[in-house]
Amino acid sequence: MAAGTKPFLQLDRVDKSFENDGKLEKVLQDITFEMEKGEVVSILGKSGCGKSTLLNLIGGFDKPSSGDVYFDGSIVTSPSRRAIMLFQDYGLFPWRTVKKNVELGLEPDKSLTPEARKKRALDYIKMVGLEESQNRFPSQLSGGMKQRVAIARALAIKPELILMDEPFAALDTFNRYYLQDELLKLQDQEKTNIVLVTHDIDEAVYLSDRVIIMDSNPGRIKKVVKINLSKPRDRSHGDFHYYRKVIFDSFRFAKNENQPEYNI
Ligand SMILES: Nc1ncnc2c1ncn2[C@@H]1O[C@H](COP(=O)(O)OP(=O)(O)OP(=O)(O)O)[C@@H](O)[C@H]1O
Repeated sequence: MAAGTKPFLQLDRVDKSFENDGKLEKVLQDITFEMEKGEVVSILGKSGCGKSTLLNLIGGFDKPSSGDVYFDGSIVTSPSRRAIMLFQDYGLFPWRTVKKNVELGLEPDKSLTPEARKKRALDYIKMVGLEESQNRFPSQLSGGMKQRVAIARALAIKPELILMDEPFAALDTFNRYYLQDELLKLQDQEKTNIVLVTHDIDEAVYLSDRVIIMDSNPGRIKKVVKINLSKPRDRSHGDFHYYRKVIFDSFRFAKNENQPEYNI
């Protein structure tokens, strides 16, 4: 980074504690990292290590107990349309159709005419392959389809930073691979920053410039792995497997040990 340039995103010695059953539980400890403009970073770690809490702090949905989060040089104190969170539970309105759910995210943007809003929404609905379902309500969609609507709604806003909490978890392998590629294309076009929480090591290596591996109790950064491979990446290439192994090894479940299930 050039001298004097502020990082796009910066976490400076962030701690977070919650009170549970009358006791203060430290969930995140001394989280410090920076992101440059246009980077994709994945966060990997065991269940409960504080990944979603970390996303909430970055998105301004919660405040650190100590330390600060800076977005584009300013301390984050509340959510902003420049940094959009893609929630695990999709966050769709049941009384709105697919089309209207995607348009909803664009309504606060007064620079868009109603026609431009409709067109932008439809472009992203097409991108996630739901053109034929645009007039359906969420209750008429599968889990994977709902997830695609949520992805379309977030991307249509064209935010500078997208925070994703396991965005592809409910999708079958082919839809997941397809949407991962679409996401990378858009990310490259718009130079959008992405922070992605995932349990899927393959996904982290495929999408990320860096992978942050977390330890638990309290959640803290154990290791940061820089993925030095050009995109789009080849999942079958030896270099890809090398990075998978580096990450596997850091979780200490390399082959011959009890290997938990993971997605490939
Ligand atoms: N609002 C809250 N109040 C109290 N405790 C909380 C709150 N939010 C999270 N926690 C606790 O913080 C810890 C980390 O939770 P978090 O959801 O961030 O983990 P995670 O790594 O995202 O887990 P998973 O992979 O299972 O989604 C858990 O012990 C959880 O119970």
